Amino acid sequence: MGRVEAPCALIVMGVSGSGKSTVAEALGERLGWRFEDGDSFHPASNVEKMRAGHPLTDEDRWPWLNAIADEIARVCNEGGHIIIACSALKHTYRDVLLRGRDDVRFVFLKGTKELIAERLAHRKGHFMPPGLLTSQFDTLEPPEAGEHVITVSIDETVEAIVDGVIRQLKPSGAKRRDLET
Ligand SMILES: Nc1ncnc2c1ncn2[C@@H]1O[C@H](COP(=O)(O)OP(=O)(O)OP(=O)(O)O)[C@@H](O)[C@H]1O
Ligand SMILES: O=C(O)[C@H](O)[C@@H](O)[C@H](O)[C@H](O)CO
Repeated sequence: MGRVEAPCALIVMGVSGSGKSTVAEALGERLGWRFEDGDSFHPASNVEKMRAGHPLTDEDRWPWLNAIADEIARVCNEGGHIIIACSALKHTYRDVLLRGRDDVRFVFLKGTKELIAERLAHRKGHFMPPGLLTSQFDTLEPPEAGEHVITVSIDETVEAIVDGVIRQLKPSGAKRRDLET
């Protein structure tokens, strides 16, 4: 495969409950990159809709995805780094997030519905109802290799997942600016 720019932004993606916020925060600490939760870019109406148990539509998601893309572009254009948790469920959503950049990479948290449902059943104090998990899986279009994605299984400890991402981000011994994909 070709080479791409070393990333200035990582988007940790996957369905609700796959561990995006948890893994992205831990990855941010390890890399020394600022972490942002994509949920904080939702308009209040989107959060209320999800809280009420209704899945978002494409129309609900475009402004949210564009707000996240604005933030990524701002940080990267200033020479900074950011790691952001965002479900990014469809190919078209990922296109909106990327805006054609080759210095942004996705990290896909892959797991079964059973494992994620189990984790959501124990999660406290979050607006997203576990009942929306089926619609999240129905909407998910898993990323393909050509999308410059690092895929990791969530059936591991957070530390092991972070180790796996870092290994794939920086092939051993690589000190160059460009990274193989
Ligand atoms: N690797 C892991 N092992 C065990 N538990 C985990 C792991 N990753 C996340 N969890 C737990 O699973 C639950 C879901 O994780 P988290 O809230 O980070 O998911 P999320 O993808 O950000 O969800 P949402 O999109 O709904 O905000 C949390 O209770 C978290 O502590
Ligand atoms: O695309 C979506 O359906 C939503 O954005 C959700 O994924 C939430 O943001 C998040 O997962 C809940 O915390």
